[in-house]
Amino acid sequence: MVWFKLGGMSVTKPRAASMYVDLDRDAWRELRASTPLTLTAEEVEKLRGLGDRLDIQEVEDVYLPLSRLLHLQVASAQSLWAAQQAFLGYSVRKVPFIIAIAGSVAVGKSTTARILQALLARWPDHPRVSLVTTDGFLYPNRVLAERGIMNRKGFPESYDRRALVRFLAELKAGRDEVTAPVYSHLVYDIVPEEAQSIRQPDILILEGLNVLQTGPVEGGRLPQTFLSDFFDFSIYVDASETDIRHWYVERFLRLWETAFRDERSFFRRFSELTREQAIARAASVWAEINGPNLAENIAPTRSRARLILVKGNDHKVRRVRMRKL
Ligand SMILES: Nc1ncnc2c1ncn2[C@@H]1O[C@H](COP(=O)(O)OP(=O)(O)O)[C@@H](O)[C@H]1O
Ligand SMILES: CC(C)(COP(=O)(O)O)[C@@H](O)C(=O)NCCC(=O)O
Repeated sequence: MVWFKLGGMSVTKPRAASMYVDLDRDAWRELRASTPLTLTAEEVEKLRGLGDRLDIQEVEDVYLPLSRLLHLQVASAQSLWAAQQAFLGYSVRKVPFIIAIAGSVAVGKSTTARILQALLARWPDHPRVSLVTTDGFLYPNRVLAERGIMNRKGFPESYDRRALVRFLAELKAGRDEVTAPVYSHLVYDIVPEEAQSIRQPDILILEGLNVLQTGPVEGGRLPQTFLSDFFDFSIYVDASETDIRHWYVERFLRLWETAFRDERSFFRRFSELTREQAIARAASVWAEINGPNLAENIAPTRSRARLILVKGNDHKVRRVRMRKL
């Protein structure tokens, strides 16, 4: 596009500098560099346990280079932290490196988080990798119902953001043990008698749709502390909405065939549906809740991530965008 003319010469408008290096799959795979990154048979077996449809080639091509990049980040953060402690004259205590994983419902955040947990634990200098999902910080159904927001699960107002900030602050402060509440997808509610105990991990992966959100404006002000103040690295798992909706419906159908039949399931009544009715039901939950939440509250946080994994319709990562600024 011609921006202006100068002495008969047309000057085109420069594109705004992108904050990301954009790599296609092949270029990303090349970044495995000289380190031979191969998985042992035992590790392949362990990873297969994460999902029968998980492609080991995908792990080798995409997630191993990512684990190498994260390892570099953790190692540098650990030595920087030790240098700062020495500067202050403090003895070195461990502080967990926090990786946040964001993205839509059903885009594959949990699967990505579990793959990275397994791969990062292979490195000898950070073997303890804990995984927490922000689901545990949803308000219980009783509170959501009292506030009239049962159909807003996953929206910013459905999370106890302060409890989540407190959890991260305690973890970074080096507490021996920090606990997180537990959410059950089966019961579709917080399980009051359960808690997840986290004991001084080297790395904590925090996975959830809200991790890069700033929190609601209260009294005309943004909160003073954002979750991202505690993050050392962040990843956004991205895909087209059409594909994500399809994965959501597929997952719903798998649950309709299995877990919905469990008598503890919140969705037990859905097990009576025919297959067509189950598909229609999943499509309407998407259209009314998860789709709007993606558009209004999740996708706008994508540009805050340090790295974006862009998936194709088969869950395979097509591009990787990495922040350079
Ligand atoms: N890398 C992958 N390869 C194959 N299937 C995947 C992959 N990641 C996710 N899936 C499938 O997509 C669906 C949604 O993934 P999940 O990790 O549960 O998403 P989220 O935690 O974002 O809601 C699941 O059915 C899961 O098995
Ligand atoms: C609990 C959730 C908000 C979290 O989603 P996740 O990060 O596990 O994909 C979501 O699974 C959910 O329940 N959404 C409300 C609409 C629905 O039933 O899908």
